[in-house]
Amino acid sequence: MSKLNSKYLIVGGGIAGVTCVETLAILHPGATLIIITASSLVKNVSNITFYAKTIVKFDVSETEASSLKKIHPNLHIVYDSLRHVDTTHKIAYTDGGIEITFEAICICTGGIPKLISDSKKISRIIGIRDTESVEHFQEKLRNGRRMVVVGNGGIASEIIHAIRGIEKIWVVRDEYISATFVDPGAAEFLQDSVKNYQEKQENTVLRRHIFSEEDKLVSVNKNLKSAALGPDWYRKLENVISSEGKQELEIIYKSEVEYVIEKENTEYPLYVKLSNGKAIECDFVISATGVEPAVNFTWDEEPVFGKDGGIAVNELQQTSIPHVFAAGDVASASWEHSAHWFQLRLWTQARQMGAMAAKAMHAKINKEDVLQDFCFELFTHCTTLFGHRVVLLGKYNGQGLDKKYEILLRVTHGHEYIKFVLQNGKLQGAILIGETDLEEMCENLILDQIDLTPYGDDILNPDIDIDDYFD
Ligand SMILES: Cc1cc2nc3c(=O)[nH]c(=O)nc-3n(C[C@H](O)[C@H](O)[C@H](O)COP(=O)(O)OP(=O)(O)OC[C@H]3O[C@@H](n4cnc5c(N)ncnc54)[C@H](O)[C@@H]3O)c2cc1C
Ligand SMILES: NC(=O)C1=CN([C@@H]2O[C@H](COP(=O)(O)OP(=O)(O)OC[C@H]3O[C@@H](n4cnc5c(N)ncnc54)[C@H](OP(=O)(O)O)[C@@H]3O)[C@@H](O)[C@H]2O)C=CC1
Repeated sequence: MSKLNSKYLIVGGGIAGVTCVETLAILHPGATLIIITASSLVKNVSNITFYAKTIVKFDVSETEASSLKKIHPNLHIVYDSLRHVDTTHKIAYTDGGIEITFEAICICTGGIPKLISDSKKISRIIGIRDTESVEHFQEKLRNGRRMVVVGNGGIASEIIHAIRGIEKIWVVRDEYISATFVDPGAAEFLQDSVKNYQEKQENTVLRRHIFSEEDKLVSVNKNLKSAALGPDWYRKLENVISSEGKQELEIIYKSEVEYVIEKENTEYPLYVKLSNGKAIECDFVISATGVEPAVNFTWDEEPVFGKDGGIAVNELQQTSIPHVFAAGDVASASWEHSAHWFQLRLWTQARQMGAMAAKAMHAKINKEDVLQDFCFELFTHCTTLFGHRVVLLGKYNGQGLDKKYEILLRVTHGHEYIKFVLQNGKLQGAILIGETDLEEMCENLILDQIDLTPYGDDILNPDIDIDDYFD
């Protein structure tokens, strides 16, 4: 068994782990730092654009783990998987038989798809997380004629938007689409784009090749997967879809999958029974039903876990064991959140948590004080849904406001959808779809809790330059 010593040990090469390494490289360049990564490729953030102080957009790509050495000469990369953590003696053990001592450890092992119940016995029920799972999806798409997509969040929305040439039946338990991110009004706005997009794209064949992982060594340990996919992951699927297939999309609202069974000697191999009594036959099912934290190793002493199964962390990303930290999808944000922040398992938050963990680990080892980063004051998410830029701020769907709020809307069909969520005349959240240019103003209005009552509906009057009010 080989032995290594480190001051800081990071586990996982996703955005959280890599950001933690990068931040420690700046804070403590002389310290010995080890990253355990199950994949030879790690995630990398680039082209960071600030729409406002806390509203950040960036690209996510993959890079060789060895390139991290450029930023941290004392970084040692262990291509292996964490098997066991002895928190008492501060030793981590890997599957490959390496023993690593540490002074502080940060667990960044990400998440795994949380699939509908029959997935364990039916291989035609697929979850999407990494390159391997997309390849599985690709293979099913090649010969598939009809697929059922279950779930109403990010992945389902992206698949419905991007995939053509196959019959799509989208089963959602809400009354409207993309409910994780938007409200019924915005869903209607986006749904118009689904129709327009399908019409526009009918004969388009896209040939962009985004991924490089398939060409290279991916998982060092074949039982482990690589990090969660990057943006535009679905474009990889476009190469395999015939443009001659059927284009139909049927959305079944307020329904869930009751069970799925495999059938022989029938036109379609799967029979899907829904809670509304309806049954669908199809070739395969995509279960885009969320993620669960990946705690795939053992401990001598378990830390406290959050309700969602993640490792509970305080505002410094510290677990209930003081020298053990956690960040990204594996962590459960268990501190008292500020009024306009909540946890959603997203890149932005993986990055923010990874950086926060690094600062707190460094402060702990150097016996310094550290405060939580300002970014946890406001929930922000920039993404693209059905071809539109979407910016979500604060309590954008009135989350936790107990239905005691007002909504102010400005909609220009096909162009922009702006929703303000106001409570006692103050802005609590916003959905900005399209090129609205309102990000910075909304950020300020939410953070400063300015009373907007005197401005009435003018706050969203397109003929008035609202910024003038606040100069
Ligand atoms: C298809 C898809 C599309 C997405 N699109 C978006 C989007 O548009 N915008 C957005 O904000 N978010 C998106 N997300 C969510 C985002 O990808 C995740 O929130 C984020 O990547 C989490 O980062 P992470 O570092 O915590 O975990 P991961 O990226 O999952 O990385 C975890 C790493 O830990 C490694 N690991 C696991 N166990 C071990 C072990 N025992 N030992 C060693 N290494 C281990 C894994 O191999 C992996 O490399 C998407 C997710 C998916 C699946
Ligand atoms: N553009 C973006 O920002 C994207 C972000 N992502 C992120 O990647 C991760 C994985 O994405 P995804 O899988 O779409 O997860 P999400 O958490 O975004 O969405 C999961 C959806 O599945 C629903 N659901 C959960 N269980 C069931 C069930 N048994 N039957 C029917 N519906 C169910 C949820 O409903 P309910 O809410 O009612 O529980 C929710 O609508 C998430 O963290 C997501 O935020 C992924 C793709 C794109």
